[in-house]
Amino acid sequence: MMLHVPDVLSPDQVREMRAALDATHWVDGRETVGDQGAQVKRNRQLPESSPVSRELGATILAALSRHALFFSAALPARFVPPLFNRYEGGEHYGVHVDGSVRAVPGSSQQLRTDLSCTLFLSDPEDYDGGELEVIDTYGSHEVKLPAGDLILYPASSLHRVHPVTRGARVCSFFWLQSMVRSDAQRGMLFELDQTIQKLRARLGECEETVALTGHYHNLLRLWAEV
Ligand SMILES: O=C(O)CCC(=O)C(=O)O
Ligand SMILES: [Fe+2]
Repeated sequence: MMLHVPDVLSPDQVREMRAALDATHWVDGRETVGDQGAQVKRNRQLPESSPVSRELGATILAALSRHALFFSAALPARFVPPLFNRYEGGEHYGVHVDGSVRAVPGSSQQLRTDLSCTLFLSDPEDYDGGELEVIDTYGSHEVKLPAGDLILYPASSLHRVHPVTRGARVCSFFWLQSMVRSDAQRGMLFELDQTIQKLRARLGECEETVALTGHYHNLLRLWAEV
């Protein structure tokens, strides 16, 4: 499932992040990727250990922990700390697949990458190109969102970032392990949860919404790994 998650960051938060990011030191993005990715990757990133990266990453994870739509869709168990990338002057990232297991820096932990996230920190008017193209069984989807919005997509998909031919595309990107490993099961839980919320808004809490909420939690209990 691919999902557009709006308003993860406020315009003020985006402005503050951009000021910090535009003033800091960037490195070649090939430093943080395996052999397959390195062959097709042309961009810049903040070093994983950079204090700016850690501080802004923590702000992003705090914002996501309060975002009900994101929680409902991702059912996150653990995150890789957010990273930051920048593409300009024709930079791009060719078709690749993200690694399935990633170390969590500064710990002995590893996590399974179930979902990938890109959080846009540049507005679409500020650059040309730079679409994130995600290729799945239904074809390919090109994504370019307002600053502050996030796209959630299965980490198993092939994807690429088109060349940026004007301006700069600045984003945060990261991976998470979900409590529910299967994309199909997670997608069904998301639809059920969203439908229960619509019913509750229309009817108020009633016997049926309570019964369906119980059904949702019993499925989550069956499928969640915590
Ligand atoms: O910048 C993006 O939207 C995605 C970046 C990406 O695919 C990666 O770094 O693996
Ligand atoms: Fe990727």
